[in-house]
Amino acid sequence: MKITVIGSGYVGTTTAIVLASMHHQVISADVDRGKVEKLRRGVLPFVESGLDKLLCEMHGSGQLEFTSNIEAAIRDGQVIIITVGTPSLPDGRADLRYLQTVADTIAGSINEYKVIAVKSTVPVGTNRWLSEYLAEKIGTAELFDVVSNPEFLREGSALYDTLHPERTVLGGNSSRAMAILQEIYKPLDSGFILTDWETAELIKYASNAFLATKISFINEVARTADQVGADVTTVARGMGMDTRIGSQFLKAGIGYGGSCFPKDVKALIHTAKELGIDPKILEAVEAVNRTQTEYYLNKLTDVLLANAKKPWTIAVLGLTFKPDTDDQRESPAIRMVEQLLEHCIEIRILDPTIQMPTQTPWPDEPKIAVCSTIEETLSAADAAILCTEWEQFGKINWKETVPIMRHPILLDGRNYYEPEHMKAAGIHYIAVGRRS
Ligand SMILES: NC(=O)C1=CN([C@@H]2O[C@H](COP(=O)(O)OP(=O)(O)OC[C@H]3O[C@@H](n4cnc5c(N)ncnc54)[C@H](O)[C@@H]3O)[C@@H](O)[C@H]2O)C=CC1
Ligand SMILES: O=C(O)[C@H]1O[C@H](OP(=O)(O)OP(=O)(O)OC[C@H]2O[C@@H](n3ccc(=O)[nH]c3=O)[C@H](O)[C@@H]2O)[C@H](O)[C@@H](O)[C@@H]1O
Repeated sequence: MKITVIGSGYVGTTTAIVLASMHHQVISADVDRGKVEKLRRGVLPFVESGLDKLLCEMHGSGQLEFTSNIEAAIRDGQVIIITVGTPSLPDGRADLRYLQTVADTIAGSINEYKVIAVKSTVPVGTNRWLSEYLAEKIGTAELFDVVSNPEFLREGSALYDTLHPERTVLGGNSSRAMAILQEIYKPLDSGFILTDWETAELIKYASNAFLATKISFINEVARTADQVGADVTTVARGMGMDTRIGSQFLKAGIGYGGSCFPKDVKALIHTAKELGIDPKILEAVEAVNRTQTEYYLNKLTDVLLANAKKPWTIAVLGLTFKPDTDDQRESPAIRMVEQLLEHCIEIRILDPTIQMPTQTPWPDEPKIAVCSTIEETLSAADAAILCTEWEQFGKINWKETVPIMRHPILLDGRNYYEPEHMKAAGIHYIAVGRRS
């Protein structure tokens, strides 16, 4: 099958590489020429373990092509998979401008029947709109079928998730198009949910919103645990052993980030409100997440005010929104740094994906320093904050850091360490919902 994937970001590149490895003829098309050039050289434009190796294997196989000629790519593909971004607008709505551009390009280039699969996360009603819009612009609905095909991969395990999906959702009104997509995805051996556009779109938003709800729920429990001296990690374990609850997404911390949970919760709130529904739960999920960073930062500043003279030097361990990715979008670590800047003389950042200030949101901020070793980062620091649980931070010998730091204070924003080990190491340890 000849497949064109529009958008070579996290989702598009992963999809294109995996489909090529399944012996399809794949064109990955993106307007960003820099990205296309990198991919042509066999270099991933982002960090994603395992995918880089598969890209190299596919490179030169003749199965996978990268281009910035979107029109030609559309004409060549029998199946067009759209994976362009759908970021938040200031009012929380999903910004559909990239999808609109792709729709116009398809309308201007279509030459024969195509299945158009929308993998981008789009609000309820968008696939129906796309189908009607294309029919009007092209002058016929015979040349295409639109299928909602939401994506559920996680960054950091994108390849594994794509090869082992827990479900494949296809929503639409054409059994012909759905059958073509089912045939393509059949080797992945997941259960299929075949449904209409609106249900497929809502499955995606409801899934992300539910996972975000679990996180905000446990984060609110963590605040209670703090007050009563309970241990939220044991509470989560005790809850998670009940299979009706499940143990995943119950890790308390400084809040969820990333390019999806924050924007998708906001977009679903917006959709509900437009429909006259009061999205009480979703608004609470957002509010807990918004205040979680500040809540634990306040705990740290209370300890700092009692122990260290301002302005402080703070070490920030991890800037990405989670480990094993270089994605900083909506990272709670960034919110932490923004809130700390006015109180600090220096903020030192250590993250395995960052080598220079231009890779941070503060390329010209003299107070921001990018470090390359743990010693350099912690030297004479008034406190450290662990924002991202990168594996190498698990190997830090905290006992050895005590004489290096000006004040051996650590806010563990991911409950990555054991309180008793930290106490034994001589660290003033602040965790999320754990006695310390
Ligand atoms: N990142 C993730 O883990 C997941 C993302 N999603 C959803 O998938 C969509 C894409 O997300 P990402 O891959 O993270 O986005 P991204 O921002 O990494 O990539 C989007 C790509 O689309 C390209 N693009 C924009 N307009 C274009 C056009 N007219 N023609 C061709 N290319 C164009 C951009 O240059 C960019 O490279 C979003 O709707 C997101 O919510 C869904 C599941 C997982
Ligand atoms: O739509 C999307 O883009 C994707 O969003 C998430 O994937 P992702 O954002 O890559 O990462 P997650 O592993 O879900 O983590 C999101 C955030 O929640 C935080 N988190 C996660 C789990 C947890 O227990 N506690 C917690 O604070 C993480 O630190 C991170 O900041 C979903 O897990 C994917 O299924 C979905 O496809």
